[in-house]
Amino acid sequence: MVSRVIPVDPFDLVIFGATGDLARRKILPGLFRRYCAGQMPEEARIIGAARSEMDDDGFRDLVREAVRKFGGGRDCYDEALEGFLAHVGYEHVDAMGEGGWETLKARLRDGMVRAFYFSVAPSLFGALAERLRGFGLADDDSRVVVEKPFGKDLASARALNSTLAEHFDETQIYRIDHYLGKETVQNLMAVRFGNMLFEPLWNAQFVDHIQITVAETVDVSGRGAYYDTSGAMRDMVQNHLMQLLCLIAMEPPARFEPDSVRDEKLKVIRALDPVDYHHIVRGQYIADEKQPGYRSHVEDPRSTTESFVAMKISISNWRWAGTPFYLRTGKALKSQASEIAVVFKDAPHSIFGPEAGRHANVLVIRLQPNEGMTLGVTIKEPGPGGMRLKDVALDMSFADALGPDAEDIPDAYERLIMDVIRGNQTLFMRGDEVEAAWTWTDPIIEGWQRRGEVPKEYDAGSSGPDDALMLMHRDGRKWRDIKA
Ligand SMILES: NC(=O)C1=CN([C@@H]2O[C@H](COP(=O)(O)OP(=O)(O)OC[C@H]3O[C@@H](n4cnc5c(N)ncnc54)[C@H](OP(=O)(O)O)[C@@H]3O)[C@@H](O)[C@H]2O)C=CC1
Ligand SMILES: O=C1O[C@H](COP(=O)(O)O)[C@@H](O)[C@H](O)[C@H]1O
Repeated sequence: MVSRVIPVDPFDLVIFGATGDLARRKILPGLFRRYCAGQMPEEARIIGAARSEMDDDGFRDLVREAVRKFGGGRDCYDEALEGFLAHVGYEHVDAMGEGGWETLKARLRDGMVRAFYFSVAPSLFGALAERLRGFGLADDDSRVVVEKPFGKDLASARALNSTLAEHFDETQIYRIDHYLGKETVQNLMAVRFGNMLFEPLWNAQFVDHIQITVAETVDVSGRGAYYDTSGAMRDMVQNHLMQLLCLIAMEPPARFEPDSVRDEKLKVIRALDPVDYHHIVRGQYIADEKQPGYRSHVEDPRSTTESFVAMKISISNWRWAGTPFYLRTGKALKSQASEIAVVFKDAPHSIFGPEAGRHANVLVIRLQPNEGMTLGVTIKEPGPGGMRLKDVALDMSFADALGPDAEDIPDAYERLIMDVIRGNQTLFMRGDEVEAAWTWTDPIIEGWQRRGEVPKEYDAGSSGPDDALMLMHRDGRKWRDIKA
């Protein structure tokens, strides 16, 4: 098999917050896997930075442990780990102080791609940007990678954008939404724009409605302090679900290039209608016999933060006017399922008569788990009993269809970090996109606060509040089942 790994240029990557949870669980093991895949050049260097005092060897111990715990545990790991660690160093730096910056600068080399990953609390992003410029670590070619959440509303996102813009050009800023780095999410674009089959039908004339589901079994334990200030709307809808919606709804970009793609996504967000509050269901999980409820995972025993949202959305443009999009996401649900279902309209007339039955075609793109696609097709029920119709599935699992090609696919973080080094912003959010998403989200959250809305209860381990079922039921439609 021809290697699909495209080597990147030599780089210095500084990870601020390198001792934290995200760095240990995702960033460092991800970089190690890229090393194993042969994508990391010999001259590449990764420099961890945080306030904790430790030397290079101390940090290498931390990285070793993180990779062993979160790296996937394949055979190559132990052999390659020491080789990888030779690329790794550490500098003790305080984002808010003056110490450590000159020594960190002295480690950086000329003639390399220079990238700075802000894997710290968002309150430190501005201070980091300022010091990177002030101490002369960053130049006009350097890149900064900014983690989510990007603001908590429009005002804070604008403030953050303008702080970053004081020090960096938009072409240097990489705002992470890790959903865009997922292979199956990129596949949405391949399916839509790589096939003649779907695009002519991809509009309100032929599509009855679209369902976007990101259901999680995990609850918020261990993350309650953060989550309770956020809720499902800010944590998932404003970013990940919005990005999925954009990729499904956007016009074909002229090219698979950063601004072509991001311009089209922005147009979708700007065409979203304000959401009628009757078209949104907020939920919060309560204890069942196996799991505690939301309020025992957060500090506030009377918290009204939502751990579930379902909503009906309309897009006011030529392509989608009249076709609703139903979105839902939640924690502590009965199963993990991220998928997009495009439900086509019924054929306009049945030549077989009413007794034959009718079935709408449904295209389901499964993002995780069991990544793949299913197309529901209508055929004749077998046997001599006349012309009765039956719905069957053309089912494809990407793993089966791609065989060995599906192995070693980089995870979202691996892919996105390598894109930063390559200088490719296609899968990163632009500042105006993020602000447009908040412009649409803010009135929804403000409405909940103004009305003092209390979320509907749902049992942990269920498929969400009953009102979410009603949201579709009253339109004569039905959510697809989240399989247990
Ligand atoms: N964890 C996750 O799964 C996800 C996290 N994120 C985002 O990633 C970012 C990091 O999250 P996470 O890793 O969970 O956070 P943690 O609290 O686990 O880690 C924070 C890191 O920042 C460092 N730090 C804190 N203060 C300073 C400072 N003044 N100067 C330099 N370094 C500092 C800490 O090290 P020290 O105390 O030694 O300085 C530590 O390395 C956040 O923006 C979060 O929202 C986004 C998606 C998922
Ligand atoms: O950003 C976030 O994403 C995760 C879900 O990511 P996935 O890759 O596991 O689908 C979510 O659990 C978390 O609350 C949110 O902050």
